[in-house]
Amino acid sequence: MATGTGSKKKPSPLSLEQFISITAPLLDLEKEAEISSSIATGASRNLDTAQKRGSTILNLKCVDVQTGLMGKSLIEFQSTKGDVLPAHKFGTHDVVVLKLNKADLGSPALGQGVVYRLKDSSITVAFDDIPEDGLNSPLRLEKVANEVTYRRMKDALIQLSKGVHKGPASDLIPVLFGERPPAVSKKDVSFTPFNKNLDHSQKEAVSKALSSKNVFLLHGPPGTGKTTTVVEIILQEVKRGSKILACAASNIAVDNIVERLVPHRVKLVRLGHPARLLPQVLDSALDAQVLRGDNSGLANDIRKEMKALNGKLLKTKDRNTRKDIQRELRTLSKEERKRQQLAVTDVLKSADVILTTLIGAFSKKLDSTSFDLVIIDEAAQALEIACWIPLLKGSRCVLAGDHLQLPPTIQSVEAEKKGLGRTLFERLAEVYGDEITSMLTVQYRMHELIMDWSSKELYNSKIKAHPSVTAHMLYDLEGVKRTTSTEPTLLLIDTAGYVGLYPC
Ligand SMILES: Nc1ncnc2c1ncn2[C@@H]1O[C@H](COP(=O)(O)OP(=O)(O)OP(=O)(O)O)[C@@H](O)[C@H]1O
Repeated sequence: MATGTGSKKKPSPLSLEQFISITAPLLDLEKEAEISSSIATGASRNLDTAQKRGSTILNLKCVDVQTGLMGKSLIEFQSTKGDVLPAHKFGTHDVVVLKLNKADLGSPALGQGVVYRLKDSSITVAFDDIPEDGLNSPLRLEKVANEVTYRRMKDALIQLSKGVHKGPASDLIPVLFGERPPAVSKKDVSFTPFNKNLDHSQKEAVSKALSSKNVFLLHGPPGTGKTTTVVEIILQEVKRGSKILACAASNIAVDNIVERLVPHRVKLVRLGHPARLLPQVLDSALDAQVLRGDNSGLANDIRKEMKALNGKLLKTKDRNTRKDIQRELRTLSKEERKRQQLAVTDVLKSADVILTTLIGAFSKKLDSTSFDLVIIDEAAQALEIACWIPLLKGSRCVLAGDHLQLPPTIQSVEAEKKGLGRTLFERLAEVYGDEITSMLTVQYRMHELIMDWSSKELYNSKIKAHPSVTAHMLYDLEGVKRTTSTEPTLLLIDTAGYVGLYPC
């Protein structure tokens, strides 16, 4: 077996119709599981129960309001008792609603935002606007089910089921559903690497990616430089003049690519809520670039003009003058919207690489943009239907991942059993194997002994440790002493018969 992907008997490919009919009900199951872990369910119709379940934090007070993250309002909350927050299941990037502490469960929210920062004793939420009232009263935050994600995946499924014969992905879809074989360029593709340190397997993978006409799988076992290789593929494609959509399931993986591209001065733009981006990539965010654009400056001037006119309107009693001002305000408001949209279009048009999460690729802002190449990192940890959101926008794709590591997390046990967690990467690796796949074979992270087990068990002993890590030890790190606990390379602890810390 060459790559851990190629030797099994090839299964018959899944058809588009089968994929749609299997996925639609499983997505519903997954959505139900997500909603039932949030507040609005029978099990937690009581606020104290909701707090115990971790989906609500009661008795909060607002302790700080700041403007940041390109105009968002960052509001910090602490417990009214001033101590650590109760145990909860809130995480950064979660969508939350703010309510008065005593308000009924179904009552309207004062505002909805995204968790920006979490500490033991405080939680900071980014709101689009400062909630108008209630900030001086005791408050609570509720975690809300992220239904948008499911709606977007469902919409992608609908898009896939109709009208796929015309869109940018019309030639890609038949290949990914086994109706047409994958094609590669007949000419050998040679390239001069931007990264002079690429090893032989990374170079081979880049070359194969550049030759692929519709799909390429970059199989990257742990620490073998999958993202390093993805970045090189992007740089080579930009050099060729391609417009690229680069995605991953998680924000952090997308930011990781942005960070590695920035030093190469690639024209790129990162789409996403500023509260979900790493501070070091904020400068590449769409909002930041829009603010710097000429059209945005014009829109700003128009807003100032509108403010002055609104002031005049308040003071004017004469009916005709009021009508004139209102007419002028309508015209200005239209112009302001147009300028804002143009500002966004300018940035997106001039970018060679647009980066966002899989779900973020659903953005209306990308509606009229198609891409020469869609690259998905961490593709073996993403639901197939989530991958289709960006894939529908391009004619070629590169999927990077490792289907031999953990699959995507599925909340619904039933949906998982019925195959929602089966990834596009795994499916294509089984159908096409080596024909479209390259495996990276040098790892840069682990001591050889740690690597050996997984290399033998999963990767047909193909992985080699780079000399820089083959024998590196914990105590080689600065400030780490050589002791009985830092000396062993690999320590196996038998936990059989133990529950928690104690024998059972
Ligand atoms: N050719 C190379 N020469 C030297 N170091 C490299 C090379 N390729 C990758 N590395 C280093 O190996 C580490 C892992 O690289 P990278 O993050 O690209 O791998 P990955 O496969 O995406 O990682 P993960 O296992 O987290 O998915 C990084 O520190 C990177 O700088």
